[in-house]
Amino acid sequence: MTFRGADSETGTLRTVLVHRPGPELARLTPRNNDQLLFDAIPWVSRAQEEHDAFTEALRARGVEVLYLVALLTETLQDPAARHHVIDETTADPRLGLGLRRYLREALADLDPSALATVLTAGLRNDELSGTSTLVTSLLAHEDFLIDPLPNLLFTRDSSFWLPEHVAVTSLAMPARSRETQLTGSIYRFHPRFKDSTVLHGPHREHLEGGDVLLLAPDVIAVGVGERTTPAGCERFAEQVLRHGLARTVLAVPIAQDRATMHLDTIVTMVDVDTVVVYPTMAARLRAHAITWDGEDLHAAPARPFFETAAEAMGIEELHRIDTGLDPVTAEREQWDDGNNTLALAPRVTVAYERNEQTNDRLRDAGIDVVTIPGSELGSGRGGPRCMSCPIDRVSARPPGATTGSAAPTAPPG
Ligand SMILES: NC(=[NH2+])NCCC[C@H](N)C(=O)O
Repeated sequence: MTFRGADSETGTLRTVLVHRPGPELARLTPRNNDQLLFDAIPWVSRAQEEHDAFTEALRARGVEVLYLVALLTETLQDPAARHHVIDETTADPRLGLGLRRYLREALADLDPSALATVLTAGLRNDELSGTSTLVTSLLAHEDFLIDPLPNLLFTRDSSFWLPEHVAVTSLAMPARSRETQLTGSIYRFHPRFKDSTVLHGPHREHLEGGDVLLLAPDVIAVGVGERTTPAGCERFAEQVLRHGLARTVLAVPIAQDRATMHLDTIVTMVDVDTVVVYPTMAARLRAHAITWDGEDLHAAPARPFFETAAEAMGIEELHRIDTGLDPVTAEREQWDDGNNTLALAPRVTVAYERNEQTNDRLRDAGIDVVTIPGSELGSGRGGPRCMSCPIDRVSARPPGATTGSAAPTAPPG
């Protein structure tokens, strides 16, 4: 079975992939949290409660919620998948030969659920029993032999869907690079996904789902900054334009900063023609429109983002609702993912409850805001959009959009 995927940010959401935070969050300490990309040490059980409130809100609106660990455990029932994942996990050069040999066998003996736990929560040196190698004796007790993946919570980044295609990404930060071993294996081996057409891939130029906004069925914006490189954007643009999955890709340079690590920390869509955006950045956002002539990519010089986007989408105006009321509130609420909303349908969106001013503004503009708690979840710097990977959305196009000239397409390359 193949999934419909998504051709917009706001079409009615039918199926979503999430990750309920688990033991991997309990690995965070004040000494490793920076490297593991968390700004605080989350209270794990409260983070789980908050996540359950999030998924309840989704289910209450008819969304099918798929859990990454459940899919991974099912995937690991297939011996070929187990072999593949164990091979990739133990390829880490830090392990050395002896430990690698030992771990390959020890992991192969675990049942699918225990293996999924090690793959997500990692393995500390002092948790290893049954062997001692030169490497294990030289490493500190608390060193990880298999790194934990606390950022799996942000399922948006390690894979994302386009119409009938899924992109497995290539994550820029070392703390996250192993995530795509898991998502890649799910899409490759899980019976529900194994016929999916996969784009990009973990060993390619850096590209993260948080940077990719499906502005309209044939227009995709890609943030280029801390996580997605110019080269990642180029390969992705070529793939989607060639496959006819877009007519225009907009490359949008963003500051290489933690506060703006992905495009979706600055701007997300709440309706087919409306975004919520961080005003401090909005005026400065620019975009290069990239098109394909059947042989080559063409990138136009940078122009103001809002104008370029509206033109590519074939609408008069891309409407904007600003974060916060004043610059200080806007900066606080942007930091707390006030811009990082997940649309469940046009004009219905999920947001963290703490961003009161931004949520009021959205409501004033007629958006139905479904609020969820996020005090613990937010310590990883990600909101409802980052925590969701839409797998199936009803198609949605802005009213009155003109579709412009069709792009020439070529077979997958
Ligand atoms: N799409 C997003 N904005 N994702 C947020 C990811 C947050 C995560 N701690 C990281 O630094 O990678």
